[in-house]
Amino acid sequence: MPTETKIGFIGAGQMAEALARGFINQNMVEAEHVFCTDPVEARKEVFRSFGTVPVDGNIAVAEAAEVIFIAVKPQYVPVVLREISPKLTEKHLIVSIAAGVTLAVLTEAAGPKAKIIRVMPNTPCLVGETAAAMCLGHGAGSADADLLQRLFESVGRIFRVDEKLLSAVTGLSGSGPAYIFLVIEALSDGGVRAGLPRDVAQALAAQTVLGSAKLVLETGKHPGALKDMVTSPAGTTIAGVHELEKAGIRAAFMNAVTAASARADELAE
Ligand SMILES: NC(=O)C1=CN([C@@H]2O[C@H](COP(=O)(O)OP(=O)(O)OC[C@H]3O[C@@H](n4cnc5c(N)ncnc54)[C@H](OP(=O)(O)O)[C@@H]3O)[C@@H](O)[C@H]2O)C=CC1
Ligand SMILES: O=C(O)[C@@H]1CCC=N1
Repeated sequence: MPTETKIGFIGAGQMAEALARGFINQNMVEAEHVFCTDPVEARKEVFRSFGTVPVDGNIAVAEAAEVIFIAVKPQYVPVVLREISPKLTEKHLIVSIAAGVTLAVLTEAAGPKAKIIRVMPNTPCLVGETAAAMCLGHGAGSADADLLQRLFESVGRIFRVDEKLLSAVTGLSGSGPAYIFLVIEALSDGGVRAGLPRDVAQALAAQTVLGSAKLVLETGKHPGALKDMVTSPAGTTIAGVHELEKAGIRAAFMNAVTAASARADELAE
């Protein structure tokens, strides 16, 4: 059953759209109970096109909604919160999805009344497969955590973590879809290079990523053991794996997560 809680988005960009569409598609909230604002009129039109209610200005969102997602770029978050702070009451739950913006900064900017939670989602929430993490801040209690748990479990999975781990989450699963899209694009290119039509190559690449992820999650087996099941002695796979290892694929992915996490920490400063 959809929640009666009104949900607002300050910032109607890519991540806000993925969340709003995800919650609505999963029937967690009715579109007419979702409010948003954005300085870019075209973004409001996108939100209007799937039934949500664009309003004029950040304060209007605070007046219309109880759960307010702060979905602007990290550097604008304190400004937005200071602007809506006089309108915030004990009924408001502020959910910041901004990379790197700490609970301390959020609390200082929002003032003492509103409850605060940080979430780091990712864009696959649009198709019900997000990997998200959250940590509770000022005033937020188990009812607020339960509400977010319900919302995010409708669009994937959410983990509770200590705030100090949220930058690592950002570098891994927040940014991670982009890494995997590179992988899918590169695998498709490889398929095309080997003679496949583009559409078939892309579908095979994406389905291979999906199926492999499902095998990890559903068998609980170590990825190394699952890799060993594919690599026949002196076969094709080990020849491919050897090339990836020569190119430093593991270090490249580890470095990507480390660099993105470090960038989240920088945004916090
Ligand atoms: N994209 C992703 O996969 C993820 C993003 N995030 C976080 O989500 C937040 C938004 O990122 P993303 O969706 O990618 O960014 P976008 O640039 O797509 O969206 C941000 C939107 O907020 C608007 N905006 C700027 N200032 C204000 C303001 N004062 N009031 C209302 N709206 C404003 C922007 O307008 P304008 O363009 O004019 O500035 C823009 O349309 C970031 O903090 C990011 O860290 C978290 C997890 C994943
Ligand atoms: O690139 C970014 O900064 C945001 C945060 C995580 C994903 N996108």
